[in-house]
Amino acid sequence: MKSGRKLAPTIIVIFGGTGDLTKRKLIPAFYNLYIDGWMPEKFVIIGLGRTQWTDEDYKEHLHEGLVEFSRKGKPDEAKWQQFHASVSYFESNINDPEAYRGLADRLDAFDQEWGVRANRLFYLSIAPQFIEAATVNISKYELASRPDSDRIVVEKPFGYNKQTAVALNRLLSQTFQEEQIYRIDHYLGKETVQNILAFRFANALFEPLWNRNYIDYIQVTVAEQVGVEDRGSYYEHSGALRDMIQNHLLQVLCMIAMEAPISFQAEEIRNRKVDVMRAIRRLRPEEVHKYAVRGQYGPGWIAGRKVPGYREEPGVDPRSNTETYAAVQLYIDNWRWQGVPFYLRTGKRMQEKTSSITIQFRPVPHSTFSPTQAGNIMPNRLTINIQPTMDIRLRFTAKKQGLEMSLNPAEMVFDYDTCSTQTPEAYETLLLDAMRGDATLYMRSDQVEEAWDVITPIQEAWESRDSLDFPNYAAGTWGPESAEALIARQGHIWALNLHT
Ligand SMILES: NC(=O)C1=CN([C@@H]2O[C@H](COP(=O)(O)OP(=O)(O)OC[C@H]3O[C@@H](n4cnc5c(N)ncnc54)[C@H](OP(=O)(O)O)[C@@H]3O)[C@@H](O)[C@H]2O)C=CC1
Ligand SMILES: O=C1O[C@H](COP(=O)(O)O)[C@@H](O)[C@H](O)[C@H]1O
Repeated sequence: MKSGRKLAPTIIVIFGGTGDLTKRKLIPAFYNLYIDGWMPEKFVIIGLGRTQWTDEDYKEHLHEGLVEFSRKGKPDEAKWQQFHASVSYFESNINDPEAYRGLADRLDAFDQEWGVRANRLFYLSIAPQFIEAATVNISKYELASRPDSDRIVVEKPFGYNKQTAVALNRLLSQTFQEEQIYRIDHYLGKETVQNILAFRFANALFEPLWNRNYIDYIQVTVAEQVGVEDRGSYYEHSGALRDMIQNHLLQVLCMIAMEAPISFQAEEIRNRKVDVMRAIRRLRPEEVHKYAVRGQYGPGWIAGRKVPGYREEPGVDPRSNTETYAAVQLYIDNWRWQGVPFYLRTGKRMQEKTSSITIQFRPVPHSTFSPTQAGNIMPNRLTINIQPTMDIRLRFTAKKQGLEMSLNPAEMVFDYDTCSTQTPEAYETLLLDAMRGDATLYMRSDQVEEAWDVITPIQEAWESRDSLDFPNYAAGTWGPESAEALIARQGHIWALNLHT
């Protein structure tokens, strides 16, 4: 998040260079950074994989990805030619130590050609079981020996539970110093999520209200219309709680709930966020059923199209009990948030694709207006729409035009579309930050471990009960009825379901 374009020469090594993430997200992000002038003057991208490809095959594969997935669409041919001159393929097996010797030679050759020891960015776009081989060999061949300029980006899932996350942190720390480790959570790179910090800490207006005295409850919804797609075998070992709540939704919660940082330094921001994580009340096993609900989609209709249930998806056990929906009610035990419920929910195959934060303010303490005048007066509400709609809306009450005093809800809207050119993709922001050595939007080891700690009681309670009445919501709906009941107990409703 620092500004300034001059970046040191950089070598980017992508483990998993032939994989889906590289094609769908990483290369489009690097390419868009390149055409927008953000890449270092001297850079190379080396993709690693076992697939038997020449450089030309590899580039053709990446080009297909750009056409399909880049936010800017089909690349300009001349620009693509310039960009791909810096891209090469290195056929290798992660588990083969000899491959790292070859890689070391390649890296050294660039240093010699450029006359400078380039920064090195190792991107682990690989399944978790390969991380150990990659890091051990990076260490053995001293590929990342300069803590101030060599970095590693680690993709999700970061562990399977707290124990495995701790073990992974320990493994990484044997090769890298914490400042070199960039644990990615792509939600933190989203423009609208970053703007939570600007909105809260660059304006004096909301801060005095941002607490238990004025806020009734907070909701974070990440609803997807897509199902599990072709990731059934991954998702079967994950589920919505691990896949989304443990990382993206808890990170968003931290942005909303954190105290004001004294500076915009990475460590300061991360300290304030981890404070929130530590203050989240841990559920006792016997409370889990009261504060957390899960669901799994059955067949249904999305946008006029019939779609199968989760159990019919490829790679999924036909008797699977994996949750595709999770909703939790959390409390933050500190002065600011005591007693304010934070409702987090996420699901696949929901009625709409929408990620949104609702800050519901308390009603006025006394109604000055008669019931006839007040009409449908509603308490103030701030809605931060993350995607696909990107805006911030403040609902307030105004007088209806006319000769009588009669009230109506009104809205003030900040709409990104009216003031931005094209919004960068999360991966563009995050990759640029990693090249700059700015870890503000990446997760620190303690944050990840605390996040696992928050969900551990839920995980354990859910794993100990396997006879479920799944599927319990139809694709194309807002999830199981139990999620409505969860918050109805406090007299609340999910803001988006009724568009209230
Ligand atoms: N795809 C996505 O949208 C997202 C992915 N992620 C995470 O990113 C990581 C990668 O995911 P994704 O790209 O989808 O996975 P893919 O299965 O598409 O790709 C896996 C990559 O790993 C490589 N690989 C596997 N085994 C070896 C080996 N022994 N030696 C060398 N390379 C090997 C494959 O190369 P080859 O076959 O050529 O050997 C391939 O490039 C995962 O951790 C995933 O959870 C996170 C968020 C979203
Ligand atoms: O990390 C993940 O995120 C996606 C949703 O990301 P978005 O940017 O499209 O909101 C989710 O589909 C996937 O299951 C999960 O692994």
